[in-house]
Parts: sequence; C-alpha cells; structure tokens
Amino acid sequence: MASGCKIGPSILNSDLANLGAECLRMLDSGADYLHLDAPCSSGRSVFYMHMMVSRPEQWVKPMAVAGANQYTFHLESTENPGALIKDIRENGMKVGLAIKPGTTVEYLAPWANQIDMALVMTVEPGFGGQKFMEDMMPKVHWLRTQFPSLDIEVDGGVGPDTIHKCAEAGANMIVSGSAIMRSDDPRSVINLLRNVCSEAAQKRSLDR
Ligand SMILES: O=C(CO)[C@H](O)[C@H](O)COP(=O)(O)O
Ligand SMILES: [Fe+2]
Repeated sequence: MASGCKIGPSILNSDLANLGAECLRMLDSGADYLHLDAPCSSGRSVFYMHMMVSRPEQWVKPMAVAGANQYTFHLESTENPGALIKDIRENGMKVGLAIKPGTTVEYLAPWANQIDMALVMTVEPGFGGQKFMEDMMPKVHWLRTQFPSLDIEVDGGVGPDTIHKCAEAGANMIVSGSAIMRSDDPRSVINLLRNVCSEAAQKRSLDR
C-alpha cells in the first residue's frame, strides 16, 4: 500500500517574511507534511522539497544539511536520474520524481521502483494559484494501476473543487497551496482533502 493519504500545504503562497510561523500554523492545522517550493533551512522533520531548479544535483547536500526529509526533482532537469537518485539516498533523504504536464508518464515508469514518490504536476511549475489541469489525471490513474504501492502526489490547483478528481485517479499525497493558505479555516480544508482522499483509497482497496 502507498503510505496513506497525506496533505502537504505548499508554502509558496504564504507570508514568506513569516515562514516559520506559517509552517507552524499549518502543522497546528493538521498538515501531514510541508511542501516547500524554495530552499529553506529548518530542523523540523516534515519538509519535503519540490526542487523546480535546473541542475538539481547541486542542491542535494545543502537540502540534506538543512534537514529536508524528501528531495523531489524534475525528470526533465537532469541527464542522469539514476545517479541523482543514488546521491539523494546517500544523503539520507527520500526520493521524489516529478514530471511536468508536457512529459508523458512512460518516461517516469522506468524509475518507479527506485523512488519513494512520483509527482504528477497539475500546473506548469512556477507559481501558485494556477488552474488545475484535469487532463493530467490519466497519468495518475495509469501510475496507480501499474504501481499500487507507490506514493503519488499531485501539485497545482488542488483544493476542495478538484480533490475528487485527484483522489479517484489514485493520488494519495496532496499538495495544496492557495486553497489552504487563503482559507480562514485551513484545518477544515486539510480535513476535507484528507477525507476525500482516504475514502477513495479505501474504496480502491475494497475493489481489489
Ligand atoms: O509547485 C508549485 C507551483 O509550481 C506549488 O506547489 C503549487 O503551485 C501550489 O500552489 P497552488 O495549490 O495554489 O497551485
Ligand atoms: Fe510544488
């Protein structure tokens, strides 16, 4: 089984001048992990880095030193994914592998057994508040069918209006930026996302 349904608020849209307080606010609201789209340093043990950078090789050690738990890089940004996966592991972090909307899932498949999490981007990487791309859901569904125990994350435009599509397709790790950060009640948004996701996962396991 994948590691249960987890909700990771994206801090990209938060008050960056008060990053520490924003992270604590999210953890206090029930976040399972924090999805960080920019390098930062912290001792907390729930930081999953989404590295939207060219040459992701150069940030592995700094992120490990900063206390990141997981290092997600874009398949499009490296010529040697195998070596990078090995380096991330040797630096004590879990491995996430992301694909942009224009990349087909067949490129990711050969690496699926070597990674902890696949990230299917549901917007073009860059900034928060973009429109969710529903046409990415077949990728999630295909991955879930082929790799039932893989953690599969979606990132971009995910919130109460779009979570059902993600959950039904098989995503179990949910990044949500604006929908959580802009809510007056982040806890209820996090709970809703997790409940929809867990119900879909439970239904899948009953159907098998
Ligand atoms: O990787 C990202 C942007 O490329 C962010 O994680 C993402 O945009 C989250 O924000 P929102 O939920 O508002 O789309
Ligand atoms: Fe992200």
